[in-house]
Amino acid sequence: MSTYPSAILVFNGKRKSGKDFISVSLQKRFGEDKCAILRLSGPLKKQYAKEHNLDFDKLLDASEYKEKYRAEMIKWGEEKRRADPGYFCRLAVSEEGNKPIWIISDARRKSDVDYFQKNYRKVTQTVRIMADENVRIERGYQFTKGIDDAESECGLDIGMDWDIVIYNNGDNRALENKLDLIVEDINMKLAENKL
Ligand SMILES: Nc1ncnc2c1ncn2[C@@H]1O[C@H](COP(=O)(O)OP(=O)(O)OP(=O)(O)O)[C@@H](O)[C@H]1O
Repeated sequence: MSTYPSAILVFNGKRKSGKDFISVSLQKRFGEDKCAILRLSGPLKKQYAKEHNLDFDKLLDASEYKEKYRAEMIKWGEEKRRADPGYFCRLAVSEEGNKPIWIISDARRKSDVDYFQKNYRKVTQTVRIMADENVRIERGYQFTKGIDDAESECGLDIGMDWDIVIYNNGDNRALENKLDLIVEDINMKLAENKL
C-alpha cells in the first residue's frame, strides 16, 4: 500500500559511494516511523526470481548465486524498463511507500529520476553521493567490466543538475553536519507546508 509522500530524496552515486550507509543514517534522523527506504533493486530481483523460478533470498545476498545471474538480471531489467520505464519504481512504491518521507536509495537511470520528478514533482529532491575512487576501493569496490561501464552504473554520471550533493570521503563530522542540514530543511518545509 502506498500513500502520497510529503518528501522524497532520490539518491544516486557510484558503487560503494555510501548510498546505503547514508540512506540509513538519514532514515534514523527522520525516524523509522516517518521515513522509508525504497530500493529499486529489490523489486527487480524479486520479479526476476519469480519469472525465472530462482531463490529470491539468495539473489539478495552477496553470494556466487547473485554473481552468476547479475549480468543476465541487468539485461532483463533493461528490457523491462525499455518497455515500461516506471515499472520498478511503481513496484517499489507499491511495496514500501506507506510512510511520509521516502528515500529512493539507488536510482540508476534518467528514467528512475524522471519517474519521481514527474509523478511527485513538488516533493522530490535529487541527491548525488560523491566519493573518490580510492575511498570506494577501500570500501570494497573493484572495477568490473560490463557492470561499472554499463548504463546501469553510469547513466546519471553526466547531464544531471542535482538538487543536493553529498561528499562521503571519510570526514564523518562534515557528513553528519550535511545530513543534519538536509533533515532540518525538510522538516522546516514540512512544518511550513512548503512541501
Ligand atoms: N561515512 C561512512 N563511514 C563509515 N563507513 C562507511 C561510510 N560510508 C560508507 N561506509 C561503508 O562502506 C561500505 C559501502 O557503503 P554502502 O554499502 O553504503 O555503499 P553503496 O553506494 O550503497 O554501495 P553499492 O552501490 O555497492 O550498493 C559499507 O560497508 C558502509 O558501511
